[in-house]
Amino acid sequence: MPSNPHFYIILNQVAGTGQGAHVWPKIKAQLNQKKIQYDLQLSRYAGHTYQLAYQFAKFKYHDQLLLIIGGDGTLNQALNGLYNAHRGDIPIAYIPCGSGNDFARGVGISHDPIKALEQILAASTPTEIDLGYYYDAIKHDHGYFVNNVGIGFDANVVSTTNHSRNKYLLNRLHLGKLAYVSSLIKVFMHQDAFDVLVHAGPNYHHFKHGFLVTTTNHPYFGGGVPIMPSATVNNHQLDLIVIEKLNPFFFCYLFIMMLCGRHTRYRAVHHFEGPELTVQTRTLEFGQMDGEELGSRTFDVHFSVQSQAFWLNRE
Ligand SMILES: Nc1ncnc2c1ncn2[C@@H]1O[C@H](COP(=O)(O)OP(=O)(O)OP(=O)(O)O)[C@@H](O)[C@H]1O
Repeated sequence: MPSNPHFYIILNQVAGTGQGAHVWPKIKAQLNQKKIQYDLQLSRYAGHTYQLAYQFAKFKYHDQLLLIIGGDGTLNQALNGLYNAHRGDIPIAYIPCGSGNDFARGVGISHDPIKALEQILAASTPTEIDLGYYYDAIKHDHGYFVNNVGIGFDANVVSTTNHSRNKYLLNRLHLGKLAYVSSLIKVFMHQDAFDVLVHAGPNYHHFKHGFLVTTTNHPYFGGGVPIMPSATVNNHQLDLIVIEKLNPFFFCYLFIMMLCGRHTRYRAVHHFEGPELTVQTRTLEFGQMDGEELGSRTFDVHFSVQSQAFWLNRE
């Protein structure tokens, strides 16, 4: 980090149901106190962060450092903006203020915005961290992800919650997690098992009763649930978890085990690891990437690992 950094800040005020707006005055006060220069850009609509990051990469990078303030979705959009401008080499500074903050949890960025800022300012050189990349051969779309890409159950929960009438009300009452719990139950009742073909290393694995199929860059999804406790952003590998459809009782039991990170030893849970992985489905299934909806579709997705530099002095 230069001794007198000049930040180009992209702030998502609505991240974390308004946490973005809440934390900004505290960060601003710190920046002013430390006499650190910055330009502030507000993300004004869904998808705006992508455009701001793209423009930054094209026109502004030479004299400013990119600082993202928002949740996982905001960070995801910023990264995709940089990469689509062919400037994946630009280091990112990140202060989390989303609802889930799984990336921050996974890499050791403090949830306290002032401490996260200190971690950034204390970094003498950028740290390389793994990043996932997916390419879908059916839709020919692609993208970079910091957390995970989910097909099936978790993606259906994200979609159901986003479209639930209760979400807005519960969020306003700071009971957003309740919206997820109610979707979790609803989706469990309605999500059918589906056919999944996994290609990992030299082998193919066929599952007739796939239910949750998640490729992850680090241990967490869904706001701190350790879907794969051994995953790390430092090994240039992605982890793929396939959980088969279970009866409701065992599912509840497995879910509790999952909250403690002890689910991976059960027969219904399959784990693959590698720098490249492929997942194919035949039926229409929901997809999510870093909590952003990919829609309901069939998948033929190839995953690989990239590296991304972050200004970060890890906790
Ligand atoms: N001004 C805005 N108005 C409405 N939506 C916005 C605006 N700016 C960004 N967004 C959208 O807000 C969404 C949520 O952002 P983000 O994922 O960062 O927060 P979050 O969901 O609370 O956090 P997390 O993903 O960590 O749980 C993103 O899809 C983004 O496109």
